[in-house]
Amino acid sequence: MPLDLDWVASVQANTSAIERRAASLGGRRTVKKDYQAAWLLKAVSLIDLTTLSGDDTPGRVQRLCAKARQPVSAETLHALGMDGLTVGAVCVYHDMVATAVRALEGTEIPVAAVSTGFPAGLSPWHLRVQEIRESVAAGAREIDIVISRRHVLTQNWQALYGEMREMRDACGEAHVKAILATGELGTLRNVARASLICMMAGADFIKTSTGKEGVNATLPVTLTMIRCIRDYQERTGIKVGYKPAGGIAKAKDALLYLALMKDELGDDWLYPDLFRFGASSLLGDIERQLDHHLTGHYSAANRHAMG
Ligand SMILES: O=C[C@H](O)COP(=O)(O)O
Repeated sequence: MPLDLDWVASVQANTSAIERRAASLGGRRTVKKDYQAAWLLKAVSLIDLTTLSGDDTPGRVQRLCAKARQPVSAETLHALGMDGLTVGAVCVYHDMVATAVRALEGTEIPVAAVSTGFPAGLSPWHLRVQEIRESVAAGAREIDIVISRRHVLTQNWQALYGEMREMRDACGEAHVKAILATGELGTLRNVARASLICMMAGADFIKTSTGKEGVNATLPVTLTMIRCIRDYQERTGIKVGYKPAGGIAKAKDALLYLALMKDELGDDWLYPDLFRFGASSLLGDIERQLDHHLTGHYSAANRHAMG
């Protein structure tokens, strides 16, 4: 849709109310026993299994893709009465896209590429756009772009909208997730306004963080962003997805996020087309909890290597 600056100007975020509500969530009762196992399996299906390290190698990415194909052992799945579970996507740097695409051949698991000069997004503009095109050409079906934080910090909404539109166009058929890097945006109101502008410019998902900021996904930021998604749907009829990313490493955190999505946005946001976890180590903790559910014992974390 066109940039609606009146709507942007009217956006508010009541920080103390949001923080109060977020603080009340941690103490909530959570699902137990078989219900918990079922929710954890759902969480697995929503993970963008991620490796974004300077020392990534084709071997690590291939191992990660093997994990993506079979995220939970066949024995565990069988014992829980399930089969055929995969993660939502594999998320890598551009240079690893071709390796990941090859390693996932024969599956429906998409490869997501962090393009546009991730994580700072400060490389020359034409190179950022070109990187998107090259990632798509290499087989990425999802592109995680980073916005220019300076456009938010200087309130240059037209520039933010313009860059998001151009990146959206460069993605073609690929889905685009807009990473806001919320830990660098200063205020929750800025988070809300950046969320809205990215949605107006065609983002399929809004995503909190690169995982490289000092503060990554948090509950106050999540409440702010998913309420923007709700407002956007109410005003336009368009459902935009949400991806919290960075620092989500524990099964209990995943359950909290899922409960929040269900409460605030409803069941549609519990499927991979509208919700993902960006996480490099969450899967290992979920496996340990599932093992515990079945055997009463926790396995060592090193039995659940990711890549
Ligand atoms: O988008 C994904 C994040 O980079 C993953 O962050 P994490 O390593 O803290 O799970």
